[in-house]
Amino acid sequence: MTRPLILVTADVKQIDGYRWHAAPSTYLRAVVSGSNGIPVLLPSLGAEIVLDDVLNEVDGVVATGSRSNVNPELYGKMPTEENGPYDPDRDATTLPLLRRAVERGIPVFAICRGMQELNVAMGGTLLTEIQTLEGRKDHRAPTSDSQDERFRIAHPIDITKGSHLAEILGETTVEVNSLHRQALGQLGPSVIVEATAEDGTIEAVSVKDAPGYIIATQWHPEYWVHSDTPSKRLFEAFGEAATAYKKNKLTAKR
Ligand SMILES: N[C@@H](CCC(=O)NCCCC(=O)O)C(=O)O
Repeated sequence: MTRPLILVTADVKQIDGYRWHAAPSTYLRAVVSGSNGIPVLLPSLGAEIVLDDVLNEVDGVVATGSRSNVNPELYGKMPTEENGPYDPDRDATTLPLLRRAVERGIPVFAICRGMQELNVAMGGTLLTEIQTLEGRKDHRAPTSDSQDERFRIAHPIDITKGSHLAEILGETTVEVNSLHRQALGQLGPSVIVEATAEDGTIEAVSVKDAPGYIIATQWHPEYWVHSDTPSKRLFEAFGEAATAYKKNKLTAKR
């Protein structure tokens, strides 16, 4: 059996006078070496893409992080200049994608903005500029030109007892990096908490009674996949789920 095909979501960026659909290499390489998968980028072309046609061909979805924020109109709030930048083409692609992947039982690994998209796709809301909220810590990246410094391990998280994450990592607490100014607010009706930070910020979620593997993290395991055991284990577990999904699909076709 060939390796599982993993759909990776893309930002839309203006570079050199062109509109690019792009994802950081760290996610693509983590899929290859951490999940033993073949990454394929999904351009953020919204309704121009027939999602089911694409999802028929893949065995997993990675929803990447991004500095842009999900447009608040998508969860009943007003967009503002300060809340941006937004990426409307990405929103128009990833929210329906995640909803449909969850429904179809396709394994999903959603990271940072990806986790925020998952919650909004499932009917939840987001909090913004959480460092200004009473009792919350600053979860933003340190200001630095060094990516290693920006992605440095920043704080511990508590993993919910009996959760999928507890089963995957075999730990009750791990240390994670932190590069976000938004966080999950009200959870979508089927979204459940898998881990929290000391200040109550939701750090990982899954979807209750989902037919497939779903893990979403507010932190970035892709960055330290080669050197940090929990990061490595998360990509391995996702790869195992995608491989099992592919195997079942092939068996059902026979
Ligand atoms: N914009 C959201 C999403 C956070 C996220 O995905 N961060 C990745 C940023 C990577 C970088 O800064 O290089 C938020 O801020 O909460």
